[in-house]
Amino acid sequence: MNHPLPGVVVDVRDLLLEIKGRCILDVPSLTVRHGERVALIGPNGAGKSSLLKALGGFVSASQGRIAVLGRDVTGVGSKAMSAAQWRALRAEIGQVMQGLHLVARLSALENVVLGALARPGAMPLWRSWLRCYPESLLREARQALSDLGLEHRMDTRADRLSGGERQKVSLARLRLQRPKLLLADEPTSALDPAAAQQACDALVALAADATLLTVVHDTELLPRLADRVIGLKEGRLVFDAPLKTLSPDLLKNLYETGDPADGCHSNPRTNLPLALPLRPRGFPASAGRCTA
Ligand SMILES: Nc1ncnc2c1ncn2[C@@H]1O[C@H](COP(=O)(O)OP(=O)(O)OP(=O)(O)O)[C@@H](O)[C@H]1O
Repeated sequence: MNHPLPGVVVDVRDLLLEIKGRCILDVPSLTVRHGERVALIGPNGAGKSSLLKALGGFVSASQGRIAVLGRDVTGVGSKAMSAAQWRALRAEIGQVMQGLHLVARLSALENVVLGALARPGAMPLWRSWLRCYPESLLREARQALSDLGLEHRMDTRADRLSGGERQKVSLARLRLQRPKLLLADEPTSALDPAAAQQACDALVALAADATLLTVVHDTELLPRLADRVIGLKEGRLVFDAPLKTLSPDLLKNLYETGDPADGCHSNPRTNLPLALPLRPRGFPASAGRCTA
């Protein structure tokens, strides 16, 4: 995109994302401005992770346009951006995704230091090959881990950490990366309640001079994480509201599972079957499914 709107970090127009013949996302318009803290909420299968993946340039849109930090990320692998441009963009996007992407054989501390590779000039690549890290970055990484209560696990290999500890390491790594946009997919899913609150505060602090989009399942964490909340259901935005206007009814409607018999419907724009929320427990897997 040649002329990004000033202050606009995410600009989505007429996005359709289809996977295996199903319409996973249908977003006519979504704009996120610099400094906003946005939570994506909705039932399982609503398309929250898919939206974050599309913004991160990890899945291609079938139609429409996605601009992130002024660059067109609509077509992954398309010629819109060179490999070098993708690398530069990804350095500006901090991701806490469900896979976490830690280097298994490296210690927690080293994984955090590697976040600095994304910052131009902070650490030459050869230092990571030789595992010879600048003392200033090691200090910063130790502090980031300590602030998340992981001072006793710094030297532990990533693959020997618990799920919650790995989640904290990936958050600490963002502090060394200093991204302009943070995309966090359930960043507290493996954390106990106290640690979840600590992680939310850490994320918001990281996003002080950035923009934050977080997938949130525990709606009690919303006040800590967001000032704007977007509800997604069956791949569509059902509301986009300031946190302070969120009502229990709005949340109830969002998470309510409709009558499965009504569930077999398609997107009126595309006629593709919609990705439906998970069936209630015990409901036959095939029931309510759509066929193309
Ligand atoms: N690689 C894939 N292949 C087929 N279907 C997929 C794929 N990835 C996602 N989907 C489908 O897309 C829909 C949206 O999935 P997504 O993971 O984005 O939902 P979500 O809102 O993040 O769910 P959850 O809260 O359970 O993590 C689901 O119906 C899912 O089955």
